[in-house]
Amino acid sequence: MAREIGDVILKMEGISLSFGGVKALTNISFDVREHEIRSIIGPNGAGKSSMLNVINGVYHPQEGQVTFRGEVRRDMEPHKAAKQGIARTFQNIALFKGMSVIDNIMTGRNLKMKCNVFHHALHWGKARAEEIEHRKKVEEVIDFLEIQNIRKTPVGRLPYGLQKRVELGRALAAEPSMMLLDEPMAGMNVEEKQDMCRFILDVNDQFGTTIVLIEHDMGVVMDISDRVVVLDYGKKIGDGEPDEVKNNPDVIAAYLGTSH
Ligand SMILES: Nc1ncnc2c1ncn2[C@@H]1O[C@H](COP(=O)(O)OP(=O)(O)OP(=O)(O)O)[C@@H](O)[C@H]1O
Repeated sequence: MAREIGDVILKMEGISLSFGGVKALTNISFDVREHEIRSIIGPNGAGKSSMLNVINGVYHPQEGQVTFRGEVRRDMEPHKAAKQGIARTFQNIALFKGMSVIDNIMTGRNLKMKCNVFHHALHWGKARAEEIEHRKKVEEVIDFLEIQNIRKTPVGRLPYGLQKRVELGRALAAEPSMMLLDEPMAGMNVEEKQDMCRFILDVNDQFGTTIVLIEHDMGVVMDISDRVVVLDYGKKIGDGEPDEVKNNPDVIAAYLGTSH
């Protein structure tokens, strides 16, 4: 399928966020188009994770406006963002370590489950049909991520790279229209990084999922992103296509002397 970048679906305007005296974000504006891979980069403490947390309603900025699919979002909370089709992975893996891969990925279906325990008691057939449908979707995700051989393994026993892949699976199970990925390749070796890159590109290409990505590995970012926004000390210092950003003197200066 030829992936076609669509209209702007997420607009961040004049976002400022402080924690007491610490200004995490200062007057930041950027947008995200449907189906694109949009990366947020910047040195440590630049405000990248804070920005993802504003997008999915974990943090509420003191100033600025967030518009998603044409609607200004007020009082956003993470569960509301999830209901609107925004899924998220975390910098530190947030999985149930004692649970199997398949059960962890199943938790990604929670929002889609209509039948609760009372439904189960009263409408056994309906609940059963729903369960089968959820299981089917989870199996599709497992096939897609090529993790059939570890489906029953407790997540805590898996190597780090695979745990990250399972976390991506849990986000995918929610069938999101937008995924926020916080350093999905951190701590991975070269081969694991290549795999993760391929999966991100495939998700984007095959499901049309819009991806907002935080990543420290410059090579990866420049390779897979359609557009990149650069933060430094909570301020935006660059925004554009990879080539444009790479040649931006402010970006070069911010990265000189840093390891990423
Ligand atoms: N919950 C919080 N309470 C207080 N300060 C915070 C909080 N979250 C972030 N900050 C501060 O906001 C600034 C930006 O942090 P943030 O984690 O967003 O940066 P980052 O670019 O994601 O960094 P890294 O690359 O190290 O993950 C930092 O100075 C950080 O200490």
